[in-house]
Amino acid sequence: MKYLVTGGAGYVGSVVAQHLLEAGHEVTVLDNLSTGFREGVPAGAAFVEGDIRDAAKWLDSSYEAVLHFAAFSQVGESVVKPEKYWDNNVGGTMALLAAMREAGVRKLVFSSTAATYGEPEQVPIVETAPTQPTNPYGATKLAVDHMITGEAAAHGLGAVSLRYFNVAGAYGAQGERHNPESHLIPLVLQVAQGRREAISVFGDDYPTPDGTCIRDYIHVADLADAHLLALTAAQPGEHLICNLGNGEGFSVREVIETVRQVTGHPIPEVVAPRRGGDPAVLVASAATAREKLGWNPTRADLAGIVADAWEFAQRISTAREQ
Ligand SMILES: NC(=O)c1ccc[n+]([C@@H]2O[C@H](COP(=O)([O-])OP(=O)(O)OC[C@H]3O[C@@H](n4cnc5c(N)ncnc54)[C@H](O)[C@@H]3O)[C@@H](O)[C@H]2O)c1
Ligand SMILES: O=c1ccn([C@@H]2O[C@H](COP(=O)(O)OP(=O)(O)O[C@H]3O[C@H](CO)[C@@H](O)[C@H](O)[C@H]3O)[C@@H](O)[C@H]2O)c(=O)[nH]1
Repeated sequence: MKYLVTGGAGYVGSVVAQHLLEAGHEVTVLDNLSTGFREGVPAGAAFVEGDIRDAAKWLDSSYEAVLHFAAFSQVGESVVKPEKYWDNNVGGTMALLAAMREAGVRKLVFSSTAATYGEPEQVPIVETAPTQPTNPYGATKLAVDHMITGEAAAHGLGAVSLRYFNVAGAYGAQGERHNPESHLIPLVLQVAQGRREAISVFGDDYPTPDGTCIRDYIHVADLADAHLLALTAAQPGEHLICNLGNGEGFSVREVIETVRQVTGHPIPEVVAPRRGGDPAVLVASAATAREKLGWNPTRADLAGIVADAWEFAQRISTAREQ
């Protein structure tokens, strides 16, 4: 089968593109390199440097489906520049859906997020929980989910939105390298590498046991497995929404401690003010993904996830020095 992967020069998209290639599929990556890297595109994938707003230029009926990763995704930045997020995430996806309709491509897998729920009333979070995003990033992703529901009902699109919790780890040559980096695990690893003096803990007065935010970390390769299953599960006219997480939460301090154990580095930490838009606790119920997709994550161990991310961070920093 032939697939269009938007955002396939980024972290998650590149890992999923790699999995599609390994499963024997043909892959075209469409990415404007706004936050991605040309060298992140897996060998064997065709690459188009372009914007999803212009997807109509490249989409045609030879594509079985689109896997849509392209977006801006930094919670903190979205609070200070909401217009940037509405424009790219919502405006861009609207253009992409129109291009798919025009080209007759009737299947979509979309990268949604735990940030659509906001501060949960109950954890683990189920897909029927209230959606009250606490930041513009989550609001744009929720708006796209609604847009997709309408597209499925009105025009027969078969769609799956995967609401990722906190993605981490690496797979082969592909890993996390946002620039600038804002995610916790890669930043703590930069401290371990001596590229940063200390990690800032954004708030230690949350209503959690150690006062720091709790998140559900999921290995990027487990996430990739879910995308391939979603391509099979998508049914014309239906929009399925599935959380993807391990159902176990780790506080910011527990993550830092795990990085100390994996890397053997002391990792100094400093308490900093809360970051705008951060919910205290995000932990998934992935029961729907297990039931409807047949998904079975196998890499839930946080130390293993951190070890894979560490190996990747060491490899790219060696490459950077050469
Ligand atoms: N990383 C996480 O923890 C996480 C969690 C939940 C959801 N998500 C979602 O998963 C997706 C991928 O996240 P990531 O961490 O890989 O981010 P990333 O920034 O590494 O990748 C996004 C890619 O999309 C490209 N892009 C952005 N706007 C584009 C446009 N208009 N046209 C073409 N290309 C464009 C960027 O250049 C980049 O390569 C995003 O949609 C994000 O919202 C990520
Ligand atoms: O230097 C840092 C960086 C982060 N944090 C905290 O660490 C936690 C995790 O932060 P981060 O790694 O930035 O991830 P999130 O803000 O939880 O967002 C990620 O996970 C969400 C789903 O849970 C996705 O929607 C987003 O796209 C993805 O970036 C949060 O409490 C942050 O406040 C720190 O304390 N110090």
